[in-house]
Amino acid sequence: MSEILTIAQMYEADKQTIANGLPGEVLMENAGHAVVDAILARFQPCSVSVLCGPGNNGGDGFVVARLLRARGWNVRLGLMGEVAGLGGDAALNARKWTGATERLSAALIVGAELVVDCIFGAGLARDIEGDIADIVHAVNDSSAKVVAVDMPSGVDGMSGQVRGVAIDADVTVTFCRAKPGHYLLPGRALCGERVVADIGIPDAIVAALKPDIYLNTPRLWADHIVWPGLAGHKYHRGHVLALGGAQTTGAMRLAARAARRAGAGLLTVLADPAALPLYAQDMPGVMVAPIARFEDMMQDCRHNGVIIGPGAGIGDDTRRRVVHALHCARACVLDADALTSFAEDPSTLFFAVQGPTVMTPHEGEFSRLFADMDGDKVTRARAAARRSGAIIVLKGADTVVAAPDGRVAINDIFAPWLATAGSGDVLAGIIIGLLVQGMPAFEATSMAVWLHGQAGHKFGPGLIAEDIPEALPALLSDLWRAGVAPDSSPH
Ligand SMILES: NC(=O)C1=CN([C@@H]2O[C@H](COP(=O)(O)OP(=O)(O)OC[C@H]3O[C@@H](n4cnc5c(N)ncnc54)[C@H](OP(=O)(O)O)[C@@H]3O)[C@@H](O)[C@H]2O)[C@@H](O)CC1
Ligand SMILES: [K+]
Repeated sequence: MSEILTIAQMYEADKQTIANGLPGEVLMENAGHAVVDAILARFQPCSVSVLCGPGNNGGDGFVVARLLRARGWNVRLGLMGEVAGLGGDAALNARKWTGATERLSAALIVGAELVVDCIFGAGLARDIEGDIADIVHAVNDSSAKVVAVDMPSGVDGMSGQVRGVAIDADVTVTFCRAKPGHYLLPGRALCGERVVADIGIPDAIVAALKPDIYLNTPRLWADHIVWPGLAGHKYHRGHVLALGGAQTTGAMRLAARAARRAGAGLLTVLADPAALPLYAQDMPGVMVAPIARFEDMMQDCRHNGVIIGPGAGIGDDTRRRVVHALHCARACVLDADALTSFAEDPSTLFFAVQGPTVMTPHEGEFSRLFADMDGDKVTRARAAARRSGAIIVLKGADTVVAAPDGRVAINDIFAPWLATAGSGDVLAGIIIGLLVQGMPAFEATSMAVWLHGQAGHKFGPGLIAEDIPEALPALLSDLWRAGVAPDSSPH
């Protein structure tokens, strides 16, 4: 299950499931059971405090408290507000709770070994303040383990942002499908271990909602990988034109190596004649040509992909070459200087986009091109993709890939080692390497981001950008051997 549901889709799925005949009471009971199963799998019987808010997240808490107490656990429960103020299934489960209902306060944390956070879930509507903020601080300052129900209270389910303060959980149990806030930072870090539990919402109801946000896993793109065929030759695997810098040559050398490791059949570096020996000596497998030949070479449609940006320099030359490459409607990857060169006039860039185009800004480059966009990372990347007509890779520890048609992939990998010079150049290279082999742009870009993340994660401490292309053969072999591609049989 790699779909991610928005909060609105989740409410809709609940509503339709109930309309289909599965009562809300059963959904809440199933949710409580799922949380208890997660607790039983991780913790021994201990003193538990269940913190309940005024909505259905609190209702889940009453179920959890009842089920744990039935197993002989020592359970205290605190409620924000009055039992009389609860409605619907939460009120029903409050009536089934036979223990004391205390006032929600920091006193509940004293002596608790486990805290179950059911203050706010999907319905968090504003910043947490006052007494509730004090309780959140008390939980975070205590040594108790914390299991959050649906979302850690205070984490916005859509953006992953903290609304005032937020619970820092060890485990978060959510229902049916994950929400963006489980994967976007800082929400991802505050969730701790994430568990997605089935509570009886049919897959068909989820599918009918047409989710278009996905977790970036091979399931999203493996069927689209273009593996070389038995009778294939290098021209079938694409020919990249890499527009290298005159002075800063390292960036494009890294990108070129990555493109070739990702499977591009041929790669020609075009650069200032004085710099060409540097490229040629470093990489015997690439061809080199003077940058003045770029427009000529673009007339040959076998040159089916262009990467421009790493080390390119900011200014008119770069702008002109980018616009030319885009007008030729070849696969284009635009990074770094190729993006910053349009900071004063982004609409010229967007207007030129024709073929499969990928832009890979970090937050600084993004805000130069899309200065007026705000909101969470998914919203911004999606809006930028729509406006530009390009696939947008909004980089970071929670990289988001967005397509102009609205599809979004969120990366979920622990690879802080990737924050190193040249790492972004390598990513841009992997993307063009996959694009020229004929993979569709959204899938190729998502796969490249995944490979890059996996390379960083597996290599671990000590990683430098040069290591990333060298990690690709093993990762690609694993994908190929796993048979995730339909015709990947080596026989
Ligand atoms: N059938 C289903 O739907 C199922 C749902 N399930 C569960 O329901 C949860 C969603 O329930 P929910 O919609 O009641 O929202 P919830 O998170 O409990 O909070 C709403 C309450 O909090 C209040 N409030 C909000 N922010 C606040 C703030 N900063 N400071 C103070 N108050 C604030 C808000 O007040 P209001 O804005 O109305 O004034 C309202 O009273 C979902 O996460 C899952 O756990 C499962 O049981 C599976 C079946
Ligand atoms: K919660």
